[in-house]
Parts: sequence; C-alpha cells; structure tokens
Amino acid sequence: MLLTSLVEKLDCATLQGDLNIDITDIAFDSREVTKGSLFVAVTGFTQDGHHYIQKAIELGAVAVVVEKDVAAADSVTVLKTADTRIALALLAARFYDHPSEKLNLIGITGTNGKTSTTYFLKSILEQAGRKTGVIGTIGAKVGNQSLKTKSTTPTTPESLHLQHMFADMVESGVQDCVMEVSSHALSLHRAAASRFKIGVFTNLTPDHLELHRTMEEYFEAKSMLFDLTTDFNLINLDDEFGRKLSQKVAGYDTKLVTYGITDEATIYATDIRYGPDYTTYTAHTPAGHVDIRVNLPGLIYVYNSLAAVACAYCSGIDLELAAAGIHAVESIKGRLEVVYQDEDRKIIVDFAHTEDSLEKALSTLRPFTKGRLILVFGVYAAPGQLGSGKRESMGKIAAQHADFCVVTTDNPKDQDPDTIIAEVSSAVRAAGGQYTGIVDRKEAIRYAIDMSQTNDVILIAGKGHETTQIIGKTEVPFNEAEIVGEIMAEHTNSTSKKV
Ligand SMILES: CC(=O)N[C@H]1[C@@H](OP(=O)(O)OP(=O)(O)OC[C@H]2O[C@@H](n3ccc(=O)[nH]c3=O)[C@H](O)[C@@H]2O)O[C@H](CO)[C@@H](O)[C@@H]1O[C@H](C)C(=O)N[C@@H](C)C(=O)N[C@H](CCC(=O)O)C(=O)O
Ligand SMILES: Nc1ncnc2c1ncn2[C@@H]1O[C@H](COP(=O)(O)OP(=O)(O)OP(=O)(O)O)[C@@H](O)[C@H]1O
Repeated sequence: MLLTSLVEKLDCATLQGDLNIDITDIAFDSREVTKGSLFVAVTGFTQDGHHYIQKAIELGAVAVVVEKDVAAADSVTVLKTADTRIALALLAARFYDHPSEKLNLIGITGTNGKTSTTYFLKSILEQAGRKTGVIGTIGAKVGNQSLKTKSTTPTTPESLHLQHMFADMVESGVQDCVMEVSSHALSLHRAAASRFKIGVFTNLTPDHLELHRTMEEYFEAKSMLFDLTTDFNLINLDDEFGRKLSQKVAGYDTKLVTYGITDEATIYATDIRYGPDYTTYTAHTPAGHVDIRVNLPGLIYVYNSLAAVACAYCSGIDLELAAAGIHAVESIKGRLEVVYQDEDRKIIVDFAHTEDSLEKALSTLRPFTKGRLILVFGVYAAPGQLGSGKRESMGKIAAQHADFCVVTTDNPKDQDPDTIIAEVSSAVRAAGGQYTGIVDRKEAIRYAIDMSQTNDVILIAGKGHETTQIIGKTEVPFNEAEIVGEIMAEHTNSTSKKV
C-alpha cells in the first residue's frame, strides 16, 4: 500500500522524505521489522521504541512514525504525530482494510466476568449456526481452532495484531467476533479504530490500580469502549459503576440496553434457583422470556449468562437457541472447576483474584458446604500503598468467608513472597480468621488437603486456568488440576499401603 494512502486520515506532519513509497508491512517492534516496513515508535513503560529506529532501518524499514523529535537517516520518510499508540491503531485498521466493520464485533469489558460471558456467548452463536471468533484471556480462536499468537499476547492484543486477527477472521468467513476488552487495552488505545456493534459492561470493582491509580480513572478507561460502539451499549444495571455508565451513555446514538436481576433493567432474571453445580432462572427480554439452566453455581453466573442472553437478543438470535447455547457450556476452565471429588471432600479451582470475586466465590460455595470451607490463596499486587491495600482487603474477605486460610504465593514476580504473605496473614489475623502461611503453593495445597476432613470443601483461588506461576522473572509450570491429581494419587497410595 502507498504510504500516502495509508496515512490519509492520520493527523501527522511529514518531517522528511517521500510519501509516494510502497509499504509492505507495519511493525511497532524493531525485532519484527521486515524489508519495506513502516516502523511505529512507541514510548513504553520500560523501553522507548524511538531508541530502536536505527535498528528498524537496518532491518529494512522505509518509513517511521514518531511522537518525539529524533534524528533518522535521510533515506527514510519520517512522520510525526501526537500519540503513536493511536497512530498505530489507525494505521493498522487502514492497512487491513477496516476488518472490524465487516464483523458483528461484540466487546466485553468489566473487572470480572468477561471470559465467562465470552464462553456463553460463543456457545450461543454456535448454536445459531454462526461462525464465531473469540479473542481474550483464553487466547484467540475461530470455532475450536486456536489462532497462532505469542505466549505474551495480552487479553486484548496490541492494535496491530488485533486488526490482523480481525482480517484473518473475515477471510475465513467469521460472522461474529466476541472479544474481551481490558482496561489496559482501552487506556493504551489497542482497540482504537475498531468498530464494535455491541459493547458490554459487566461490573467494576478494585483491580489494576497500579495502572489506573483511582477507581475514577479505571472507570474512565472502561468507559472508552462505549465511544467505539455503533448499535447497542449493554450495561449491568445492578453494578454501581454500571448505573453511572448507563447515565453517561443515555444520550448517545447507540441504543442503551440494561440487564440485571430487577425488572428495572431491560433484560432481567427472575425465579433464580441455586444448586451445588448449577443455577436456573427465567430471562425476560422485550422479545419474550425463556428458562435458562447454567451448569455453574452462583449469582455471578446468572449475571454472566444473562449478559450473553442480552447480546443474543441484540444480535437477533432466537431466545430458545440462547438457552440451548448456555446449557451446552458444561464447565469453564478454572471457573469454580471441580478438580477432585470423593465421598469425603471436594476440591475446586477458581480464578478469583480480586476481593469482589473472592467474596463471591466463597459465598457461592458456603451454602453447599457441610463441613469447613478451606481456602488456599495468594495475592499479587504492586508494591507500596496500592498493593498493600489489595493484600489487606483480600485477607479480610478470606477471614470473613473461609473457615481456614492457607496463605501462599500467587505470581510474586519480583516481590518478596514472605513480605506479601506476612501482609495478607496480618489482615486475616486482624479480621479474626484462622490461617497458616506457606510460601510454596504446591505445599500449601498439600497442607489444605492433609488437614481436610469429611464434608470439607477446599477452594484454591487465584490461578484458575493458568498453568504457570511467575516467580522473579521466571515462569514456572504450575497446573493446579494436575497438582491436585498428583497429591491425591500419593494419598491413595499411602492409604492403600497402610491397609
Ligand atoms: C503494561 C503494558 O500494558 N505493557 C504493554 C506495553 O509495553 P511496554 O510499554 O512496557 O513496552 P516496552 O517494552 O517498554 O517497549 C516500548 C516499545 O519499544 C519497542 N521495542 C522494544 C525493544 C526492542 O528491542 N525493540 C523495540 O522496538 C516495543 O515493541 C514497544 O513498542 O506496550 C507493549 C506494546 O504495545 C505491550 O505489548 C505491553 O503489554 C504487555 C505484553 C502486558 O503484559 N500487558 C499487560 C499488563 C496487559 O495489557 N494486561 C491487560 C489486562 C488483562 C486483565 O484484565 O487482567 C491485557 O489486556 O492483557
Ligand atoms: N460477574 C462476576 N462478578 C464478580 N466476580 C466474577 C464474575 N464473573 C466471574 N467472577 C469471578 O472472577 C473470576 C474471573 O472470571 P472471568 O475470567 O470470567 O473474568 P474476567 O473479567 O475475564 O477476568 P480477567 O480480566 O482477570 O481475565 C472468576 O473465577 C470468578 O471468581
């Protein structure tokens, strides 16, 4: 594509060089530059792409987009713009011919529930016979086929990769794409230049405050999705920030549809009944009502599946198909997943890693726990005041809702595990909880299993579907379902030896 056509809509100044040159590819990482590329220099958190311009030119870049004044060889064209992350998104969308506009693109944002809602919605769309793409924490998929991505690809990929994925989906005949949109992605403009038919807001509770600093900033970041939607803004009316958002977008051209468990919402649930491993309810929409059975326990799965029903309604899908789609989801990896069960105990793995989700996971399990509720958990949070706040609040929730806590590591990264555990344990103690601290997460799980008795339920919270722990800069394999299996096999062997 000619550079002049690529930058047609970009607000930029030409500092040097010719615009009538052919651009064969775009890169924001010098290591990925190929001959004929346009290199976009991004100012990062740890590095500065402007320092890699020379490297990019050596690898074949013929043009560079910058946001700072830099010296570059006369042989390349240099364009300057105010924000290169925004420029990257606009250029990528143009390069791939605006693929998001050719999809029924549904973006889901919120602190919790994005992945689960995505699972339900994908299943509904497939029941309706539509070829569906998914982009999120579980990777990028078309049907059951995973798209190739780097292991470091975030929940919401960088704009260049995102537009490439959309283009591949369009080419392979995908009609609907369901995508998790993180607040990081919105703040860093990864989704800018994407057009969403539907935007969904699940909820907002404290998380990621190392990036957003205050809840207000976090809310503003999440709200950015609703400036990118064209047809429907679908918002959880029972969430405090959902209400605030619905007031904010009420005057927008995009239609506001709310969901919740009171008939104040456009789409709402009644007759909710909970079982140990399922939930049933009736979903009411302006197109009629339908009985829903979700194969997961708890109110949060009423909300997540109701959000999916609401998307189905907005996409013109028959409500019976929506119900069938939700019923077809047998389980979700790492979401209240029962990884072991015998007549004595039940062991559950869940991705709860915020105070709100931990409280909800424990309260969901409590009514179906005849013995004790034993919690194994860790807290990863930024150093300093913000991090300490998260450790304190999660420790308090744990003490209030679990009968015994085994405090361990989550992803300690470069922070001292003993300090993290001491901070969490002190919050558990202050709230009157029973606990022990064990740094090694596998040993912590073993401790919980060893202390468990008939009718106890063990909840291992924080890692969910993840299969590694990040300790220092190293990713160590850590598959909780397998680890529980190993420990239980050792138990069975030692019991049978005694017999
Ligand atoms: C904190 C954060 O979001 N970081 C993102 C940010 O990285 P950064 O600013 O640190 O980049 P950097 O390493 O400083 O490099 C700056 C620039 O120099 C370039 N560079 C660097 C080295 C080199 O040799 N050559 C070169 O050109 C880099 O490609 C980059 O463009 O910009 C990068 C490029 O745009 C992103 O890939 C990277 O996301 C990383 C992978 C990440 O882990 N992000 C997480 C925190 C994230 O986004 N999480 C959300 C939240 C999920 C949730 O809800 O839990 C997500 O969507 O996954
Ligand atoms: N609607 C909800 N409200 C509160 N907590 C929830 C809700 N849905 C799920 N959770 C909790 O949050 C955890 C993560 O759920 P899910 O993966 O669906 O959210 P997510 O938004 O994709 O999270 P992340 O951005 O961290 O990947 C679950 O394991 C569960 O404990």
